[in-house]
Amino acid sequence: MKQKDRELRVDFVGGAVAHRLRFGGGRGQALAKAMGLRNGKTPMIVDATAGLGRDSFLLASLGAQVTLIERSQKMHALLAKGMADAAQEGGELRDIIERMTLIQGDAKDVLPQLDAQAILIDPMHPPRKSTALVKLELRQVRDIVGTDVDAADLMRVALETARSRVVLKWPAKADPMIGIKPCSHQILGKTTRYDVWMID
Ligand SMILES: C[S@@+](CC[C@H](N)C(=O)[O-])C[C@H]1O[C@@H](n2cnc3c(N)ncnc32)[C@H](O)[C@@H]1O
Repeated sequence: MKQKDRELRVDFVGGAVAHRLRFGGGRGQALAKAMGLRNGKTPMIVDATAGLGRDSFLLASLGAQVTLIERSQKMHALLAKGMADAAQEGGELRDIIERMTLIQGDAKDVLPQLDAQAILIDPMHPPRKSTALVKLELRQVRDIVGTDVDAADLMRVALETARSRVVLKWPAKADPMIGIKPCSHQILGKTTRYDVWMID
């Protein structure tokens, strides 16, 4: 089968996600730090842009309770299936999935009904110039959901509703999001940056 014909699926059992679970950097990795996971501190997290659920799965594997919101029916269905398959495996995988609660809807409407401590936002970014470099999986997700043109509106709702922090996952070299106040601090990775707003 040609690589481009491979169907998009959510797989928490094999592949990259399982590898990261076994060999990932624990609470020292950038996402965990950005979300405020520290020794003795595990905030209730809402992942407002669930997508393939990878970030949520990682956070849940570190002990966090995560509520995932996904507005695309197709992505939501893929994610629900991936979560059910992983739960079937039992053991550690089921424990992780049990910490994840999946909701279908637009996070702009759902967030005000939740009592989120920490909110993660990872919108689809505008396409990069060299599209050949963009991973197949990312292109497949983009074919389903397009670009999240309302990301700034979602950020505004998140900043109004989070109790302790909002984290925006963004390409490392991208400009700050237009119309949003400056963040409190940033955590920089090679290709990804986490802009963190602390709520006081
Ligand atoms: C870049 S992907 C997120 C990837 C995810 N962080 C992961 O680890 O797999 C963005 C996803 O957020 C969803 N999304 C964007 N805006 C949303 C909103 N306002 N409410 C709910 N889902 C949203 C899109 O449909 C898409 O599936």
